[in-house]
Amino acid sequence: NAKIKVFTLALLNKDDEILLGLKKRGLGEGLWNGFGGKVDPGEEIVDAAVREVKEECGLTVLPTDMENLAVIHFEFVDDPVILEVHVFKCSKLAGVVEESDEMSPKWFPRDNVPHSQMWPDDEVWYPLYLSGTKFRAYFLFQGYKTILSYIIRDFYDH
Ligand SMILES: NNC(=O)c1cnc2ccc(F)cc2c1N
Repeated sequence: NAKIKVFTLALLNKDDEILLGLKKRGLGEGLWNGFGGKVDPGEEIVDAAVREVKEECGLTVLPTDMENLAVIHFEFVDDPVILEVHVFKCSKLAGVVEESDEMSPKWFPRDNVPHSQMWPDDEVWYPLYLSGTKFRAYFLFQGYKTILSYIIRDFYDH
């Protein structure tokens, strides 16, 4: 009896840099993440993405400037909850980056992100993100560090 929980993940770009946040607590603590979180009931996914970016790093993004790049399903062995993560790419940012109690934001060169301190799946799909290729993916995790298997395909193929 699988249950799907919908999350957002926004990767923010400026020139040839990407903004990542060091997670201070909770899921992914100590890892450099994109910005995102749960989608509230009745909330549009893109609006949740905008809200989470503002909450986690202080930047303002317009919903129309959030490019939906991917849908990734994460399953964890022995956990009935499947995470459906909608990945957004955004290059039009407003405001000033602020630290939050969740995240410490930092700009990285887009071709030199700290993969050893990021979720293991990022390394798999990050090249597609950089090339702006829309994709769907599925990852089966054992715990939070080990990928048992994955599928990745172009968003439009089947
Ligand atoms: N930048 N990547 C993320 O923020 C990220 C990547 N993979 C994940 C896999 C499972 C999960 F629960 C969260 C993430 C996640 N936040």
